[in-house]
Amino acid sequence: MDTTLIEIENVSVFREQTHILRGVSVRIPRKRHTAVLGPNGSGKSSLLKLLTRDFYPSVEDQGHQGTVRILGESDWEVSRLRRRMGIVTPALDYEFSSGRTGRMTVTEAVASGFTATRLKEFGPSVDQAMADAIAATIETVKMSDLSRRTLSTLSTGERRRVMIARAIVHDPDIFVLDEPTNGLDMTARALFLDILDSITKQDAMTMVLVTHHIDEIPPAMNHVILLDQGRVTFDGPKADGLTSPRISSLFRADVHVDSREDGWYRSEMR
Ligand SMILES: Nc1ncnc2c1ncn2[C@@H]1O[C@H](COP(=O)(O)OP(=O)(O)OP(=O)(O)O)[C@@H](O)[C@H]1O
Repeated sequence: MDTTLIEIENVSVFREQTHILRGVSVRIPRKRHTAVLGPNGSGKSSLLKLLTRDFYPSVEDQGHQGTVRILGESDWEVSRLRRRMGIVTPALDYEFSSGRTGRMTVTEAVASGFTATRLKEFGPSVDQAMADAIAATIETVKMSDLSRRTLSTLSTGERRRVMIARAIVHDPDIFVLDEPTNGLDMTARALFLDILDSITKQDAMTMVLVTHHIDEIPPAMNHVILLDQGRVTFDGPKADGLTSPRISSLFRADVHVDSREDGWYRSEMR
């Protein structure tokens, strides 16, 4: 079986005179949980958008166009691809916070993960196996007590956990998260990271996490990609990437990076 999940080859992305990504090449095999780390504006979200097909490789001056291959294919139809993926992004989180989508219950919202749809009337008809998976996933994110509540009545932390459940209920091959702890208080963030940690220990899916917080990279996530001004400056094992000199240079600050005994990392400005 081909284990290559994601192959990005020499891809550049331009938008409105801005060079967002420059000659990016990245290969992520199955089960290699990967953190994408970089300062504001370095191109992290844009890299994820290449995976979700919100962005496509730009054609460069000489006519070169890079390729994005997922599960060996480069010409995915978006809705078919989304069923193989779980996605947690600020845009999705916002969409599920109000309006008609916000009136879905926790259970309905999680069910919509099976079809990657946004509204319950376009959601799946739920058989017993799906109902069991929905209940188990809601339990995983510790939302069972609130499963009948509508999304618009949840706190940001609670809704973010529902978004995780929606993203993983259908056992996707790839689980991508963009800055998932934004807006969470200390307690909500700790619970959220605990849940992410337990998901990285499951074998089925491969997680790609975009963050600018070193201390949010779960212990089982052993690989990092560092992005700086649209270029990959490091792609390799976490222990080699998360060093004080590399992180200081990436964030243009004097940063001390430590790994703790429990496998989490910590960073501190000196
Ligand atoms: N649709 C777009 N049109 C024009 N410029 C864009 C677009 N999307 C992103 N950019 C620019 O590309 C650069 C990288 O943006 P991106 O959101 O990928 O960075 P990021 O590393 O995720 O940043 P942050 O950590 O602040 O979320 C930024 O300068 C941004 O303004």
